[in-house]
Amino acid sequence: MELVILDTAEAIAERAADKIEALLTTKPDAVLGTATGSSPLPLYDELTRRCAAGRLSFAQVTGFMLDEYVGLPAGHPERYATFMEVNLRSRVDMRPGSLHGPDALAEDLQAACAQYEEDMAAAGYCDLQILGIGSDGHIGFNEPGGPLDSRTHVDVLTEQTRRDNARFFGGDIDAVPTHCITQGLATIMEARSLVLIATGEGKAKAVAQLVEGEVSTDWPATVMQRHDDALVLVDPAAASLLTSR
Ligand SMILES: N[C@@H]1[C@@H](O)[C@H](O)[C@@H](COP(=O)(O)O)O[C@@H]1O
Repeated sequence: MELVILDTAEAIAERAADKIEALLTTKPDAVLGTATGSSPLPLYDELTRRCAAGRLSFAQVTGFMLDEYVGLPAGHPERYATFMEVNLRSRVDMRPGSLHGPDALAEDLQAACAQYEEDMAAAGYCDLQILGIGSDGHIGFNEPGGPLDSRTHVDVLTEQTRRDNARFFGGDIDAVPTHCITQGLATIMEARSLVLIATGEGKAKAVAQLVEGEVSTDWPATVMQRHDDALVLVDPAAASLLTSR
């Protein structure tokens, strides 16, 4: 795992965008794993700029989202499908319908999970997976305690995650869904490259565990230590609890 500490969110976005640009230059029809949350937003801005400038194209890219809330109706502004459409798909030259997510509106959620895993497998999984990290160490929505070899599944959001995400729901924790569908940790680990972005003090503990802790279900992101092409991009605040800087 490679850790890079950069001064600003913009510098982090540029570094992550460089990696994606290099991938799309060699493989224009790459499979890209996308993440929601505020951490990757500067990266999506940077990718939009580079696309507008003709430096890269998503015309042949297939995307797979990490996760989706269960219980939000189609078109809800906080659905991750909406988030990805607004913040990336519609801003670049990515074809409508080429960015996939798990069907959290399905009646049979187990079948929807199996279908999503099958679709990702059929696409050869991701060439590059973008990741954020929860303050409790989750990646995707793989909450602490879940098995490290999980595949796409329904997960239950922790109180901490719902509290963290309440800011997107008018500060009302009760408005935050309790369940989600997420790629499993083993699904995420199938990606040929992982790029995780973490900024701000609120991520410092999770980043310290990710980089310096034992691999453990208590801090799901630690599974990334077993990946041979994982890049962790953090700002000084997110790096502030690392002991061996
Ligand atoms: N499911 C998403 C994660 O994929 C994301 O990494 C996390 C952090 O979000 P933020 O970047 O806004 O802190 O939020 C949600 O829980």
